[in-house]
Amino acid sequence: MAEKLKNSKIIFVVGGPGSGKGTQCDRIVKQYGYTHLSTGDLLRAEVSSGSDRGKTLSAIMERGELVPLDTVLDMLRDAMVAKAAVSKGFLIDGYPREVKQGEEFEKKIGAPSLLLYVDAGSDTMVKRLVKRGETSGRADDNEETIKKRLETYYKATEPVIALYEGRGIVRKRLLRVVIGG
Ligand SMILES: Nc1nc2c(ncn2[C@@H]2O[C@H](COP(=O)(O)OP(=O)(O)OP(=O)(O)O)[C@@H](O)[C@H]2O)c(=O)[nH]1
Ligand SMILES: O=c1ccn([C@@H]2O[C@H](COP(=O)(O)OP(=O)(O)O)[C@@H](O)[C@H]2O)c(=O)[nH]1
Ligand SMILES: [Mg+2]
Repeated sequence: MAEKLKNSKIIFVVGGPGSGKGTQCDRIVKQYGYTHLSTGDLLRAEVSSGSDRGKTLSAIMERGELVPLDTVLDMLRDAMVAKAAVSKGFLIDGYPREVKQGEEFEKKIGAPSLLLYVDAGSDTMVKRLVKRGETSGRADDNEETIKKRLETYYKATEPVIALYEGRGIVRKRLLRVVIGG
């Protein structure tokens, strides 16, 4: 199955909760026409389907923890295969969340050519998410879960950036255009 993805260009987009990953991806899609896949959105679609698997996922997400990496990898691979024939490249938003996830992805799918690091301070991220929570309807946009998501990010996800920095493929996307807290 991953055969179809052999020649795909892959860009990982990593950053804390509310750092602006989705916003930056939308801009890149407009400019370069890449295929945007948000792992958080894929998981939320499974939750909305009302499946048993979705129920288990939603409990983990509401605690701000990470779901089992195989679950995300399977969903991501299916979504990528479905677009492989028409895609100019994949922007994978919110992935990998932990070093092991990146390693598994590379074994099963392929290596990224770039990791886009979207950076924002924790106070800014919290403020944005609390504000977004007024209208997003996301069960995890509340202060308690936001705190846990930040903890998970600093503990599990930040080491991912160091790993790919060692390979020289990290680019930092500064928030130049939409300015402010
Ligand atoms: N002021 C300001 N707000 C921004 C910027 N980028 C994103 N936001 C806002 O911050 C909030 C979070 O942005 P998203 O793009 O959803 O962030 P994300 O990293 O995808 O967040 P998660 O889905 O929680 O991972 C949204 O309400 C955006 O409108 C920015 O550069 N400046
Ligand atoms: O590879 C992934 C991607 C997402 N999540 C879960 O999905 C939630 C929402 O992810 P998203 O990227 O939408 O938002 P963020 O946590 O970056 O604010 C996270 O808190 C995790 O519980 C996960 O476990 N593994
Ligand atoms: Mg997002």
